[in-house]
Amino acid sequence: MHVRALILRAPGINRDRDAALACELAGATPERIHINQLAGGAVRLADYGMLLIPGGFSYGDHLGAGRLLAIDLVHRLGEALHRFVEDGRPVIGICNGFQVLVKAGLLPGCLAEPDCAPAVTLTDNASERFECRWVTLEANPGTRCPFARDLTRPIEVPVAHGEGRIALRDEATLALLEAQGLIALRYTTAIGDDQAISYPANPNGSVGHIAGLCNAQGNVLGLMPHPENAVLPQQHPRWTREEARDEGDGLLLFRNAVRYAAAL
Ligand SMILES: NC(=O)CC[C@H](N)C(=O)O
Repeated sequence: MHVRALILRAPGINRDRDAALACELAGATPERIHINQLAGGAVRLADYGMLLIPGGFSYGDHLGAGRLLAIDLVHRLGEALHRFVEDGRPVIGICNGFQVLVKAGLLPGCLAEPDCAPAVTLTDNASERFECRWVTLEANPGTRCPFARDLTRPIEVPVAHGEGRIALRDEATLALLEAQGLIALRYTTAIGDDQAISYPANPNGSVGHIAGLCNAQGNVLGLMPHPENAVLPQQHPRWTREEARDEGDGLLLFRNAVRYAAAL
């Protein structure tokens, strides 16, 4: 089935065109849709095969990055969104979009706790600065997210964020995330570097070097890095100095997600 991808727009979201290009190169038909078009009923989420919440500075990062857009989404579109997720359709939140999914309680989800209190959050980088650099990511082989799991090699993608550090309520949460396969992606050292990982390979100080999480169903993925900005060979910082590539590494993730959505 052909995949229509809804790229969510909202005040302060600024990587929607990049996300649209990535979806298009991956074989989907992207449509950039403002949250008000969905809330007003002019467009229905249910008519799409996948949802992308792009990066940016939604609502100026007020009250914490992603917080206000999360509240807006839950209040105006909560039901449609929950149905979309329950249907198993892919939802990808990138950077600010990841922050939105976490603050909305969609990621990592309930962790099977009786009170379902959020045990995971994203907060200020350990460096206390905005981090804008290229990093290397690897999939957690035990993740429940099929489009992350199918990344069979480390990939190079950029990050650009101030609040990307994953913090957990306690150590038991890390064990739970691991045991339930909710850790999708991790920062790793540069390809060919066998040093132990630390800053800046882990750009924000995330516990367990976590770069991306998924839900228990595996169809909702959030990640801090920007795979949509690593889809063309020329986007790589060393593209003139290294052997020519056919495409950027980030495209793998989009292709996996589009293929998954097409098979539903
Ligand atoms: N590139 C982004 O999406 C940035 C997210 C958010 N505004 C932050 O600084 O953490």
